[in-house]
Amino acid sequence: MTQPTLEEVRRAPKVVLHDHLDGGLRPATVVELAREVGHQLPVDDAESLGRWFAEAADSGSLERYLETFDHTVAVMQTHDALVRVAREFVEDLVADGVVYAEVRYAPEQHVQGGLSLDEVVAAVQEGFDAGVEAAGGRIVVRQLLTAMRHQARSMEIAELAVAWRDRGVAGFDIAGAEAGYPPTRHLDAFEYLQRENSHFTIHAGEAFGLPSIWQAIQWCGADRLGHGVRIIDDITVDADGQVTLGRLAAYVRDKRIPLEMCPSSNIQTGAAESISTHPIGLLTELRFRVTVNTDNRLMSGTSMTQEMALLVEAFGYGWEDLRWFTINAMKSAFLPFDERLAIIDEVIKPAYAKLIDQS
Ligand SMILES: O=c1[nH]cnc2c1ncn2[C@H]1C[C@H](O)[C@@H](CO)O1
Ligand SMILES: [Zn+2]
Repeated sequence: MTQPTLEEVRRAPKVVLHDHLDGGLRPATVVELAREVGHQLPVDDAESLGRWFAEAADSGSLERYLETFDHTVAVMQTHDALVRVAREFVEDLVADGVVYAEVRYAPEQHVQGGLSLDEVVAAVQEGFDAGVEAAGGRIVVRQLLTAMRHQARSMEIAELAVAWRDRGVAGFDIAGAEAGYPPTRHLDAFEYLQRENSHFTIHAGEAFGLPSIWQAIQWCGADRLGHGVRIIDDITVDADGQVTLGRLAAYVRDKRIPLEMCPSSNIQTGAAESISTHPIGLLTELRFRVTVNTDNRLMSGTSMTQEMALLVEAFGYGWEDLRWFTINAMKSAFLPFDERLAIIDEVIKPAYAKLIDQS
């Protein structure tokens, strides 16, 4: 049984549930758009800018990591810029072999040029539709609308997500600095979404630990956890390898609560030390509902192919493992059950069966 190579992983169907629109622009596009609107970038050519993002984001702190988004958000303030960024985003996902994607961003951060929240969502949808059409249906893409946890617009954004639920928006999220901004600050928005039978995920357990995860699940009712990596703090492994789950970790595993894990991003923000020591290894062994994601392809200089390949290298994963991550993700998508099943049965399983057969 040979290990999957980078090129083989690129061709395999992949699913991404946690990928930020404003964290996945092409460096060349940032340079062009910045020139158009007169935004000053730290460096002017695309290649150096790509390196600048990766280096600046590699700060060991979520707060400093987030500062790099000033330069992407600044160039995403007009209808045309949002359409372009959204279309290119889909093109890049298709080239990466992604067959289903949930792409998130915070509409409230894109109104500085005078667009309304509704116009922001419409522009992003226009770009996604163009990208999907150009790909000839090789990918399905949905929006997740994020509210910034340090701001106070979550109810408005939750209402926006419900208003757009049948036009390309599959759910809601909160993001931004975690420490000091617990999910319960936005409880009214989460309770509203539950009453509306809507779906949401919460960034939790990344820069802050178990209390954040506990609140996200037990107070707010999150369907999934963005990162959730600190759930490892509720798991003990003793000297003879005996594993004990605390009550919260057991609950997360028993209820099959999906973990949107983003290995490279976690290393940059200091949530994990290295790929080979990343909790994803143990959580996978323990059969938590683990999914693999990119978080921010620009800031981490990564792709779904690369995240998978890094895990193959660090943990010796084979096709069965990559198929498991991919089916886990598809099962956890905020898409109707029949549509999830169709992608699993008609796209993912046949492709991995072939790959497993050939290896
Ligand atoms: O990993 C993250 N944790 C918390 N917030 C994040 C992360 N990645 C991106 N963000 C923020 C910065 C973006 O401007 C915002 C919306 O996509 O979400
Ligand atoms: Zn994120």
